[in-house]
Amino acid sequence: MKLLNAQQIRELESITMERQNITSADLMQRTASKTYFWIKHNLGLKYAYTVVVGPGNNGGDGLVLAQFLTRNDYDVECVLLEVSDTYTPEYTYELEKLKRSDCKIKSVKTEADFEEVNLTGRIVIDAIFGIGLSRPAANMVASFIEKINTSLTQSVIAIDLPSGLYCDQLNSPDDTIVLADTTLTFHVPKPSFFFLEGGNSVGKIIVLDIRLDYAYANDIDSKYFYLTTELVGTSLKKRTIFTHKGNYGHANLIGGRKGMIGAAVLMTKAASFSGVGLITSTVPSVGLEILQQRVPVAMCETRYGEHQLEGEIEIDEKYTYGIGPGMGTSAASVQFLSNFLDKIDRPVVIDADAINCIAENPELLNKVPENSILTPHVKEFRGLAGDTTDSLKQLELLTSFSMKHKVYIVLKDARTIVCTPEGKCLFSLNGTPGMATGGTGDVLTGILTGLLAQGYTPEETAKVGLVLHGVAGELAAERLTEYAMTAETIIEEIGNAFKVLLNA
Ligand SMILES: NC(=O)C1=CN([C@@H]2O[C@H](COP(=O)(O)OP(=O)(O)OC[C@H]3O[C@@H](n4cnc5c(N)ncnc54)[C@H](O)[C@@H]3O)[C@@H](O)[C@H]2O)[C@@H](O)CC1
Ligand SMILES: Nc1ncnc2c1ncn2[C@@H]1O[C@H](COP(=O)(O)OP(=O)(O)O)[C@@H](O)[C@H]1O
Ligand SMILES: [K+]
Repeated sequence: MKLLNAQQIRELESITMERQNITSADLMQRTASKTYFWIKHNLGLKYAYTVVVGPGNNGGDGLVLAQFLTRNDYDVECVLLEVSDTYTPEYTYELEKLKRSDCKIKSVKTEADFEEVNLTGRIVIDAIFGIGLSRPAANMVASFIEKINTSLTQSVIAIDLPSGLYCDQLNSPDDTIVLADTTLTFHVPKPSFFFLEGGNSVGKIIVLDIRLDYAYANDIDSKYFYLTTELVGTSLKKRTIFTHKGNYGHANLIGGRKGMIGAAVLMTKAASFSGVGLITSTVPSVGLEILQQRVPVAMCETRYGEHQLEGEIEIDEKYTYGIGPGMGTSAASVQFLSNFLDKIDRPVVIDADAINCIAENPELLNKVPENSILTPHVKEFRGLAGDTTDSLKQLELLTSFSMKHKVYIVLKDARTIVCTPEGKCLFSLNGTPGMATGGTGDVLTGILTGLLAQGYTPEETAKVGLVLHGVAGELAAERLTEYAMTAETIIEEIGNAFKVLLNA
């Protein structure tokens, strides 16, 4: 699915109205009805609701939603933030309809009116601004947003996007933005959800399909794509009855050093859950017993060094390689990596210390085979490509770096982004802050190498691997909480993550 900016969303809406022969008011009804049914199924009548309405069509959505809630016997009141003298015809029409219903309506013109509004214990529906935010929220609206953020509400649900958050520009740190627990967004996540600047405000994101014109949406010229579990699920390869382990590839995971054998264990174990036919773990000999005991399905190659990997690796055609976690950045490690890169002529997965070695010895970058997959976290990417001042500039650098070096970069972060050698960026929302612990990146390396070995193209590998890893993380958090989950429990959930993709 393409990721769209505000202007593209407006174009898509107007094409939809034209092709489906509906009005803007009809589309608003559809939007509010989708929102209402989500609330009905997920929250229901046991809560009291306050719909806070702004001056544009996002406010219009709120007015129609308040009518749905009122008609269906919800305890609901509507707060009108009067920040404009002019309103769209849809807004005026829907307000008149709401006034004729039983919904309590409170009008807020100045901060003196705030006293009339008590948000304690209520579910606040934020319909103040949507994609039409044109400047930072200020004055009375900013104060009301502060009131929402500091009240003891039951929860805060943002309609389309949290008010104060831009759709496709970066917010400043001092902008006032609604801090939502849930964002019900229409058609597709907004670009700003993926950026650090403001992106913490969205809470859990739910994408509601409002049947905008699919064909037009697919044709919009955008190099930014959103990866859904449905989409990635269709890329999974089927296994054929008369096949054997030799048909599913042989992953060779290279890494680990004394005191860091855990990294090798994690990537090897993760690979063993990826469907790959055979696995070899290449570790210094100090890791032999640990590996054999912890991952008995993997073979172990220990010819290259005792405490750290060193010397010249022998490359075998049968292997698909992943290299880096825990291998260290000593002179011997750099030489080992350099020898490896000299000999290898097909795509490999490169992570962690292998990236750090390249960052410290940039000439190694020229040896990286085309279409390889590099998986730096943000700090490693900075070492590799340089620093930037904000998320948009980082995205530009990511694109130019991937294109220049003809590699796939999986830029690991709270919102991981994959950039292809053609400059296409793939965004995913899967994952959880519970994954912000040691070793979770090693798990991704194992998954990616296992997939690449099975014959997935590098692009399919990056897409499937990224979403599988994120969903496995979400499932581990569901089972154990974001606090108690670990890299190992993510591995345990890879099977269930496959089920999610297969059933999506
Ligand atoms: N027919 C449609 O156009 C549809 C619109 N939809 C909803 O409408 C939203 C977009 O509607 P709009 O384009 O009216 O945009 P908004 O509802 O975001 O509001 C724009 C209005 O707010 C004012 N404004 C912007 N920033 C301000 C600020 N900082 N302080 C005070 N006033 C400010 C603008 O001057 C304009 O009047 C979407 O996010 C979505 O929720 C959906 O219902 C789908 C259908
Ligand atoms: N806040 C977060 N939300 C979602 N995913 C996260 C978050 N923080 C980290 N992750 C994910 O966890 C992994 C961490 O990888 P990395 O930093 O390489 O860890 P390590 O080197 O310890 O294995 C990445 O896949 C990253 O996207
Ligand atoms: K909103």
